[in-house]
Amino acid sequence: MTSARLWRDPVFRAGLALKLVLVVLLVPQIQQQWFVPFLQHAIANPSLDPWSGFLAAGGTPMAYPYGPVMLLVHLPGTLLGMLADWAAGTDALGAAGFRLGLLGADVATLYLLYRLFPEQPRKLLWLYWWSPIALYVTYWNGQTDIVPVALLLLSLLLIRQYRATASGVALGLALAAKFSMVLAVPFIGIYLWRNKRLRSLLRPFAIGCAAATLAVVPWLLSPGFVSMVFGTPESARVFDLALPLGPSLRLYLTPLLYLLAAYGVWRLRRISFDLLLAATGLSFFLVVLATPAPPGWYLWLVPFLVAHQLQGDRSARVLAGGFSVLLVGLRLVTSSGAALPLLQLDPGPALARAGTLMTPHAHSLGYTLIVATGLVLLVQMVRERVARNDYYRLGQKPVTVGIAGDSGSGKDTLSLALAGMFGEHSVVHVSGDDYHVWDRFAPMWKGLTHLNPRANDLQRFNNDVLALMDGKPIHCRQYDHVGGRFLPPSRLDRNDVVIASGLHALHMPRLYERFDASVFLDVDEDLRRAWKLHRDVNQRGHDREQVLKSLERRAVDARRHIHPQRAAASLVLRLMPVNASHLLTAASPDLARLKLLALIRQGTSHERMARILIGICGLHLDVQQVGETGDVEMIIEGDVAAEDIGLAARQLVPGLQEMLDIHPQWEGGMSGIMQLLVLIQIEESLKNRIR
Ligand SMILES: Nc1ncnc2c1ncn2[C@@H]1O[C@H](COP(=O)(O)OP(=O)(O)O)[C@@H](O)[C@H]1O
Ligand SMILES: O=C(COP(=O)(O)O)[C@H](O)[C@H](O)COP(=O)(O)O
Repeated sequence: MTSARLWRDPVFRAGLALKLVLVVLLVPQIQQQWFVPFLQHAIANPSLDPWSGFLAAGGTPMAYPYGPVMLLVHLPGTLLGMLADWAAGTDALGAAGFRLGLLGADVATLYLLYRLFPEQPRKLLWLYWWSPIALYVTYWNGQTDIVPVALLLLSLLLIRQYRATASGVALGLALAAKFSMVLAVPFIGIYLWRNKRLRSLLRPFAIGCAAATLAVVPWLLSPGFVSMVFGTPESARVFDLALPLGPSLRLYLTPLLYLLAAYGVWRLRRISFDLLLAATGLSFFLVVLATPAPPGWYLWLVPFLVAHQLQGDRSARVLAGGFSVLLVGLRLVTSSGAALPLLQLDPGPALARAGTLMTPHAHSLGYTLIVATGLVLLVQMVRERVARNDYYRLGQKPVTVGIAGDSGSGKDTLSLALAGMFGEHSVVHVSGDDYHVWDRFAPMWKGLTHLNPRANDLQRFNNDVLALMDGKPIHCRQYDHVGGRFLPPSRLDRNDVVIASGLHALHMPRLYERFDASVFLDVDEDLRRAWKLHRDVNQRGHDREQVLKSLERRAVDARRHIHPQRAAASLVLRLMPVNASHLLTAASPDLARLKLLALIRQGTSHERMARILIGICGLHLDVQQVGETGDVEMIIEGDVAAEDIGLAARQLVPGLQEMLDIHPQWEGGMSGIMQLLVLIQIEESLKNRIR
């Protein structure tokens, strides 16, 4: 969806017309007294340190408590206005140019919000473009917080696009505009660190942010800059809410609440982008509500209020509307506003008088009502955006996949394909081979085959997989198929995805009932024998005759102990050669063209999948219901490229995209189809988790 529909919307155009009128008519007092004189002095006396120059010329220290990026944003409009003033012999266009710069930042913020929430452009326009708080703060009160807010939203949009360096630079510029945006830094850092799939982005993000922020360092050496930007009474307000703990000790509650919020987000383990937005918004809410905040700070809340209303129900909009009206209403009579010189109007004194008529008790009551409404919104945001966040509830437990099948049926191959989707960093893999009771050279194998449960420590296998499902680490030894020996035990830590594969992975109900996807590889027997023979001889150093004898010896145990697991699987995958003769003629059995017969237990997404596999992947499908239990059988043939599998995945399981690696390794051919089938099983299971 292009943004053209946004600009063409009459709600946008009406809002733009209104804002252009406000830019022409309204001259906010704080701009008239502080910001514009500072800009004009900086333009008239070009220097790298206009802050010191302004103070040296007797300017007020309150005039411009902002960093160099804010100055850069304000310069063009003000300069053009001043040039127009010079040409026209007037003196109001410089200030109007300053206000036009803010309107530009306002439009940029709207566009960034549209890119973040493209689903409901009309609702976004009403909620943001006509926001009472945004209109009041930027056009009536005249604060310039819209600039750092726009840069912060740009940083968030870029990080969602995995453009880490650019995102870091945007955040650094936001800090260099108004340092208060530092409140968002811990949450973005937690988001990148706690999501293993994003952890690699943390470094480029930090470098980008540091580079942009450090560009401000030269100004930190200027006493004028430091006193104007960091010495304002505004920044000290976060310490106003304090508990006296003695004659010289106070407990600062606002920083305490903020740190607790940051810790709470840290404890979430994995957080989705939506949760990042909610957490950042919550932290701004906490600071603004717990502080006698200047009007400009309320603008920081607007993008998060908009997100909450877009994703929430009517109660969210009613609450946010009430909060906005109360806030603007109180601020109109307690904070400075704008004059209308072109109309010879100045409502300032009348509003100020109305403010003085309000007793401190009434003012406090009004403020308390605003904070109360804000806190109810905060609780609603925590409940709606966090506790009910699907990703949050899924993030508390690993995704678990069980893969069973006879020797050589493709368990390890499928496990690797699944790990390629999620990212090895997010997967812990438990292999049943590591739980053989003896190594290759034990005499016991004369009487037992590996397929016999008694030859495997299945109790330990099940307990270890269940432990990982519960987020606990395990210690297990690895079986080395090249040497036929066990390697020393090693620790396997919890992870976001648990893949348990093995001859007996679906052997015990108390385990297989907990898998999000339980797969049985029911490969065509000739294909499996060809694969096993080729692998055991070429990769495991077995003698061909030995492998053939082993296959015969194992046939009884395969029927008795392996095949019955088919009934426990939610997904039975039967790979078959398209042409059996290929097995004999292909250079390697791994290269034989395959087709796939998939049995999906209680399949509900198979029709959607069939449409996409035919439409996007160009495959040939035959789908039919099996029996009365809703099982579906799908025969899939054809060639499909890995990138088409990725495209199909984005269509089929959009809700899982944040669980996949940022660059998922999709497979081509039937392996890619099996990736999709397992993902659909996982999504079905996760939906049941949160029902
Ligand atoms: N989907 C597949 N396409 C082609 N070859 C495969 C496929 N799955 C497995 N193979 C081949 O079959 C052999 C056995 O696979 P493997 O994953 O080791 O089976 P298992 O782990 O069940 O013993 C390997 O050589 C592998 O290359
Ligand atoms: O049956 C299997 C299981 O492995 P897989 O399912 O991977 O085939 C193997 O033959 C045994 O693990 C012995 O391995 P080795 O022959 O290396 O001693």
